[in-house]
Amino acid sequence: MTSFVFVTGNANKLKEVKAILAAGGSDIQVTSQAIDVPEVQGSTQEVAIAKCRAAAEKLGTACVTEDTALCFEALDGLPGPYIKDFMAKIGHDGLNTLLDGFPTRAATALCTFAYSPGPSHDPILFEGATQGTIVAARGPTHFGWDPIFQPDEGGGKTYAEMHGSEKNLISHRYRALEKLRVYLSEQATKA
Ligand SMILES: O=P(O)(O)OP(=O)(O)OP(=O)(O)OC[C@H]1O[C@@H](n2cnc3c(O)ncnc32)[C@H](O)[C@@H]1O
Ligand SMILES: [Mg+2]
Repeated sequence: MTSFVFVTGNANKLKEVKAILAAGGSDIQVTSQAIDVPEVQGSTQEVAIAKCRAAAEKLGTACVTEDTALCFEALDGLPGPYIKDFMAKIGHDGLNTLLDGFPTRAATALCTFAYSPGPSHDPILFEGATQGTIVAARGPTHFGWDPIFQPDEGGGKTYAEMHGSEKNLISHRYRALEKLRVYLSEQATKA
């Protein structure tokens, strides 16, 4: 059996991670720690590496962190890793308005899990992406930008309009977590 400490302050992320692993029949045990670590500016990979490294130093043990970016094609990938601030300041309507006048509303939801084997080790990254379109908000507003992201594979529904189990079959988080799961299983077999 494998386990990991998931460093996140986001209860929705934790819930989805546990649901995705359970739906796949995985025996990986997840515990969570909501510690505050600085999130640097840079590419999604630089942000993910710095956050995981800082979390492992602070915890003094192996851990997993996760960063989610929402990348607009028309804006060359922005807001990307800065989506949390954009959401807080301009919200669903503002994110839609931002794209007015551009020829495309295409967007990529990008999830990056980072695994650190412990302090002073280089974190390893696992990325998952889902393509979609930015639309006027539809569906419940429980989780971030779910109401304005309509995945190409979602049958016309936004993430928010999907049942959790439906989102978790095609989501950026599912795709990245699947790579981490395979990696941890391989490590457990070697040990
Ligand atoms: O403690 P951490 O794990 O960092 O949690 P966070 O909420 O700060 O998360 P991020 O730094 O990765 O910022 C990503 C932003 O995107 C939102 N978000 C993340 N995953 C999402 C998803 O699957 N659907 C909708 N919004 C999501 C989240 O609420 C944040 O506003
Ligand atoms: Mg964060």
